[in-house]
Amino acid sequence: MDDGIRVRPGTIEDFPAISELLGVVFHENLEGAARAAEEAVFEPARSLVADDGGLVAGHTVAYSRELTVPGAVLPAAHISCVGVRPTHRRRGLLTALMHRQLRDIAEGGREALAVLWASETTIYPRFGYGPASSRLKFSIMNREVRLTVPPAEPAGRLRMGDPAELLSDIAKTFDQLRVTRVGWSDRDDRWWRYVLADPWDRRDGTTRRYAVVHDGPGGPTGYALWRVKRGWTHHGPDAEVQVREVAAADPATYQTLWRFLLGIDLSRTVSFDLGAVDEPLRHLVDEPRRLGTMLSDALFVRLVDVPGALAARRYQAPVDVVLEVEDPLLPANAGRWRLTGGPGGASCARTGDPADLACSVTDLGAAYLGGTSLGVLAAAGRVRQLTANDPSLAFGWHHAPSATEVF
Ligand SMILES: CC(=O)SCCNC(=O)CCNC(=O)[C@H](O)C(C)(C)COP(=O)(O)OP(=O)(O)OC[C@H]1O[C@@H](n2cnc3c(N)ncnc32)[C@H](O)[C@@H]1OP(=O)(O)O
Repeated sequence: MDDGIRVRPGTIEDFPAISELLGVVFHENLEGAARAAEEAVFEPARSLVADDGGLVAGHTVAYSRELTVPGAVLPAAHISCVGVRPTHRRRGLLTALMHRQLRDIAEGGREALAVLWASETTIYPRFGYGPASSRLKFSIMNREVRLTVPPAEPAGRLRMGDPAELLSDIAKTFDQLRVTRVGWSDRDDRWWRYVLADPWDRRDGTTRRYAVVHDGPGGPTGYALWRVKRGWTHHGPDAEVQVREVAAADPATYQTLWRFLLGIDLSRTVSFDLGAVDEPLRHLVDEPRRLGTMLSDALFVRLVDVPGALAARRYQAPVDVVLEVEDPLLPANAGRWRLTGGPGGASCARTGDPADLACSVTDLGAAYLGGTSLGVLAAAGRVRQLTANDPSLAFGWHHAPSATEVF
C-alpha cells in the first residue's frame, strides 16, 4: 500500500492494540468482562492488521463458525471487528483489508461464504456482500396486546435463573434448533461466553440479564433471555422489558415464553430487536399494530465460492437455470454457471450455455438465504431476468432467515 502501510496477519500480542483501536472506532472502550469475552473468541491466525510502522491502523477478523442456510449447515467466515483509525480513514485501508481477507478465505478453500453485520449498510456491497436477511425490531405496548390462544394444556414449567446457571439446558436447546433455523450461527463455549457477557458498564441502567427455561414433559423445549430497564412516571410504573433471545421448539413453548415476557409486572413496554420478518408473534396477538414493528437489515452474505455455495444449499422447488455472475474481486466466480437441483440437493458447474439470469455476486449473496427474492431484485433493476426461466421460487425458503445475535 501507499505510505508504507502493510497488511499482515495479526498475532495474539496485537490484541491489546486491536482492542484499543476497536474502542476508538466504535466509541466504546472495551474493558473487563467485555474485553475478556472478545479476547476468548479472537482468532489471531484469521485476523488482519493494517500496520503503519508498528501502529495498528486498521483491523478485521474472520471467525470460524457454522451458519445454517436453506437445507444445510455450512462453515462460514464470520467477519467482525472491522475498523480503521480516524487518522487513517478514506485512504483505502479497509479496501486493502477486505480484498486480502476475501482472497485468504477463497484460497483457504474451507468456506464457500463469508457473512457479517454492517455498522453502516453502505460499506460492504462494494466488496460483494449482499443484504441477505432482514429483522423486525419490536417495541410492544404490552398492556394493550393479548394472546389470542389460551394457555397450553398441560402447562409446561418455567425455570428462571442466571443464564450461566441454566447454560447447559439453554445450549442443548439452541443446538437442537439451530440446524434448521436459517441465519443462525453455531456457538461453542467461547461464543456462549461472548453472547452472555453482561458487564455492568454496558447495561445502560438496566438489570443484569435473566434467563428462563421452558420444560416440557420430556425436558427443556425452549428458553428466553431478557433484562429490564426500570421506569416510573407520574402515571405509575413504566419499565421496559428488553428481550434478547426467544428460542422455542414448538408452538406451546413459544406462546408460553411470550406470555411470560409480555406479562412481567410493572412493565409497559417489551422491546425485542432481533425478531424475524415472519415472527409468529405477529399472528399470536389481538392487536398486532401495538407490536410497534420496524424493519431493519440483518446479515450480509458474500459468496466466496459461487458454485460451492450454490451446490451446498437446497432449493424449495426444482431448478435448472444458467446464472451469469459478475465478480470483479474474485474472478474465479465470474461467468456462467448451470445450477440444477431442488429440495433434495443441487449441483453447479461452469457452462457455455446462454444465461437465464444475470446478476452481480452481491445480489446473488442477497438472495442466498432465501430472504431476498431474485424477482424483487429484478423488479428493482439490479438483476436481469433474460429468459422465462425464473429461479425466484426455487431460491426462496419456507421461513425467513432470522438472527440470534450481532457478532
Ligand atoms: C463487520 C463490521 O465489523 S462492521 C464495522 C465497520 N466499522 C465501523 O463502522 C467503525 C467506524 N468506521 C471505520 O472504522 C472506517 O470508517 C471504515 C472501516 C468503515 C472504513 O475504512 P476506510 O479505510 O476509511 O475505508 P476505505 O478508505 O477503504 O473506503 C472504501 C470506500 O468505502 C467508502 N466508505 C468507507 N466507509 C464508509 C462509511 N462509513 N460511509 C460511507 N462510505 C464509506 C469510502 O468512501 C470509499 O469509497 P470510494 O472507494 O468510492 O472512495
